Amino acid sequence: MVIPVNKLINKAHVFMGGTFDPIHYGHLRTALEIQQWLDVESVYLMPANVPVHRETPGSTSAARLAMIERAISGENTLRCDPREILSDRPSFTIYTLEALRKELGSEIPVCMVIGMDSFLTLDQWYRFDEYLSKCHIIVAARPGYHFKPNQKLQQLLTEHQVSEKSDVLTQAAGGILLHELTPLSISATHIRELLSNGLSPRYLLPDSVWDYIQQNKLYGSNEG
Ligand SMILES: Nc1ncnc2c1ncn2[C@@H]1O[C@H](COP(=O)(O)OP(=O)(O)OP(=O)(O)O)[C@@H](O)[C@H]1O
Ligand SMILES: O=C(O)c1ccc[n+]([C@@H]2O[C@H](COP(=O)([O-])O)[C@@H](O)[C@H]2O)c1
Repeated sequence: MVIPVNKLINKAHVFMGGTFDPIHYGHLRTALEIQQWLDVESVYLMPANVPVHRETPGSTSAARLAMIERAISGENTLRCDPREILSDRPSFTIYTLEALRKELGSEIPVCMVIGMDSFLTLDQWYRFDEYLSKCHIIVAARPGYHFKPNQKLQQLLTEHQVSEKSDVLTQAAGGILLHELTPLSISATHIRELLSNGLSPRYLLPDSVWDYIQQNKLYGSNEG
C-alpha cells in the first residue's frame, strides 16, 4: 500500500522534562507546537520526582502528576511519561536518556525539549557532556531569557548546532536546534506567587488544573 506523504509520521521520540509545579500553558503550548512542527506522533511530558537542582516542589508528586493528566486529557498528541516521578531515585536526566536508549535502541532519533532558561544552565547538569551522544536538544525560546551562552555552551553550539528540523529527524542524536514558538510569558513561579497572595491564576493554565488546585488547596490557595 502506498502511504500518502503527508500521512508519514516521523518516528522521533520527543520528551520535555520539568517540575511542572504546576503545569501551565507555557509548557503545553511549547509541547504542542513542537509536536506539530516536527510532525511526530506525540510529545511526552516527563515530570521529575526529586529535582536535583532546585528546591523541593510546592506540591506532591501525586498532585503534579494528577494536574498533568488533567491538562492533557483529550489531547492525543501530548502524553505523560511518569518514569521519573514514579522512581525513588534522583531525577538525573542522564539516567532517563540511558533508559530511553535501552528501550528504543541506537537508531531512533531522541529529542529532548528544554526552554532557554534550562539551556543556559545545561553545562551544570550531571554528565551533560554525554547528552549529545544520546539525544538531540531542542531549545525553545522563552520570553525573558536571552540567548547568552557562556563559553562552554558556546563551544557546544559551535560543534553541534543545526538549523533544520530534518537534521534532528534523520539522525539519532547529536544536534542542538534553537526554535522560536508563540512567546508565552508564563511561569510556575508566578502562578505560585499569585496563589500565595490570594490572586487567581486563571487563564494561565487549563481550568481543569485550576479546579484541582482549588479542590486540593494547593500552593496556599483557598477553595473558591
Ligand atoms: N513559558 C514557557 N515557554 C517556553 N518554555 C517554558 C515555559 N515555561 C517553562 N518552560 C520550559 O519547560 C521546562 C519545564 O519547566 P518548569 O516545570 O521548571 O516550569 P517553570 O514555569 O520554569 O517553573 P518554575 O517557575 O517553578 O521554575 C523547562 O525546560 C522550561 O524552560
Ligand atoms: O540531570 C540534571 O543534572 C538536571 C539538572 C537540571 C535540570 N534537569 C532537568 O531539566 C528539566 C527542566 O528542569 P526545571 O527545573 O525547569 O523543571 C527537568 O526534567 C529536570 O529534571 C536535569
